[in-house]
Amino acid sequence: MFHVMKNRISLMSVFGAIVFMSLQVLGTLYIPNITSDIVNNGITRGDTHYIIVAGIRMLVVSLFVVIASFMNVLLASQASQKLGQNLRNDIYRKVLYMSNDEFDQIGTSSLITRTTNDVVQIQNVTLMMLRMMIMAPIMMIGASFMAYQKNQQLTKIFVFVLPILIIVIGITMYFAVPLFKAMQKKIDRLNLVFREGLTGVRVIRAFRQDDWEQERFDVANKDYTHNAQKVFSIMAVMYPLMTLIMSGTNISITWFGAKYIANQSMEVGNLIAFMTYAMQILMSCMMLSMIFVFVPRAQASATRINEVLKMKSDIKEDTQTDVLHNEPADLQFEQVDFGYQGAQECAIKAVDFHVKAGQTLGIIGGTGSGKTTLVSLIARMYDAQTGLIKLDNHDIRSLSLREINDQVSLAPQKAVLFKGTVRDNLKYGNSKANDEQLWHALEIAQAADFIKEEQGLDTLVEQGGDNFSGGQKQRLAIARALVKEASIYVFDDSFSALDFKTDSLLRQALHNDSRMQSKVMVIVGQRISTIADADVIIVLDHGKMVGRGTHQELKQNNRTYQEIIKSQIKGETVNG
Ligand SMILES: Nc1ncnc2c1ncn2[C@@H]1O[C@H](COP(=O)(O)OP(=O)(O)OP(=O)(O)O)[C@@H](O)[C@H]1O
Repeated sequence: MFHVMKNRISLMSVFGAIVFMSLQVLGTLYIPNITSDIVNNGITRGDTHYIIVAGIRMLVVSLFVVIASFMNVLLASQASQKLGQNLRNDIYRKVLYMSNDEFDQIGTSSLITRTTNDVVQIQNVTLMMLRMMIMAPIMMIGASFMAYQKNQQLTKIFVFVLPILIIVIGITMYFAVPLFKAMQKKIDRLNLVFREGLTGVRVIRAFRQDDWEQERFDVANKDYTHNAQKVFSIMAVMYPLMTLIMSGTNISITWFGAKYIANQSMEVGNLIAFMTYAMQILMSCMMLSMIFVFVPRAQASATRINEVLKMKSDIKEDTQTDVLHNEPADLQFEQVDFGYQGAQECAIKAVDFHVKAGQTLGIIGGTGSGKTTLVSLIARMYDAQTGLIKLDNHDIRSLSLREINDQVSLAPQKAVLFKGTVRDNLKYGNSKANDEQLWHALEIAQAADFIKEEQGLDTLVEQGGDNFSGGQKQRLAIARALVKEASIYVFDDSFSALDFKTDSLLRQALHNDSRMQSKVMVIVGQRISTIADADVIIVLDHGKMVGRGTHQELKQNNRTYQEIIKSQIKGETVNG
């Protein structure tokens, strides 16, 4: 757990918390001594003055304990809260730069649990450590020493009590710790089902799967609850047992102590103080047992957080990266193969093309034929296993990821919008863009009209862009991609939610725009009309590039392309 704390926890606060905690322990250990003093030298002798002076001493020490305890809590919570804040920041920063492969490995729901619940576990245990973990052993040793000072014979009771206590704590830990560790995974599962339910609520209702989904959630929920119930049942047995042991110890001390008082080998005040020290020793044991139970859970959380923080991306950057001098850049694929991790087959195979600045590449193929995979490789979200991808004649692996990000502007298949205004969303691509540039991009993307009908660039965008239709969201995502100053513009099936007319107007506007004349455009489409004007079209079938050429060439020579045309003409006839 310490590796997640390293460089993230404020050492000043930790140091301060430990100092005040030590002062608190010293004061706490001193108070029973004063009590015994009052009883032995004040009450027994009827010396009121002695009682008052000792009483004032006790009050001062108590006040000192209260202040030390307050400072300890303050500094310990400061340290743990700051640690949580730093951890959340670091995980979020890491997530922002994660490759797609890394995302696939952990999963969004688990990432959310790790950033929230797991961090809270670490925070809680840090607070606990700074409050109790160091206090308990000091208190135990100090109280044992003081108790021994008061009566050596009575300390023998602990020879019997402590082993019993250790056995009880050991048994509890044996059963509780694995259950505590399992808790985080169960929360992950619960979050996953809940998240899927939330995002897919419309689909669930449309397919009348609410009962099935409810049952799925119930199963995950019950699983988590059962686990938590089991843990707390174990704890529920442990606490009364501890109380029983404490009461037994008290009775034994009173029994033997009374005998020592009767034969005058012990003073009454010393017995009272001894009992307090005995309780302090047992309380320290209880504190330690709690720590032993909670630390493994936090340890499991720390491992999960560390998994994220230490994740090494497969996408490696060279220490010495090339710089692109020419802008705009050509795009070239040379016999590129790529397969996802763990997949038996390649998602794309032998893809080979060259598009020059100012040209448009069209990509067509059935669902699952590898279109999105291909465009992901352009932005270096994954690395090709064989072959070469070149940007302006440089292997993209020799460029910095920043340079690639700067050069490639992507409108993804699933339009993602963020909560804010239309202006905020469009400026994601270029924070320096002025309103005129934003409106120009909206015009090209055929989004200006419906935005004008609202509050223009100040129109609010709800979370996930929920206040826009699918087609409107796509047009806004296209506009955002156009606002960015890049040299390669990738539209991954971005026109699919547009009607034929809007699709055609948008492509025309793109074609006529003077800025786009010198850029490379990559248009992925399912409809022939979307890609027909492209300078180079590649046809994908089950990941394999089965054709390359212009619309006319492919129409004449390529069977797959001809079949796509035929199926679409048939579709149009049937539809209308
Ligand atoms: N993250 C992933 N992990 C493993 N396999 C994947 C992943 N993404 C896609 N695939 C697989 O790779 C193949 C190509 O998928 P891809 O998304 O590139 O197809 P596509 O042509 O864009 O499909 P569509 O038109 O339906 O969006 C499919 O068989 C798919 O199952």
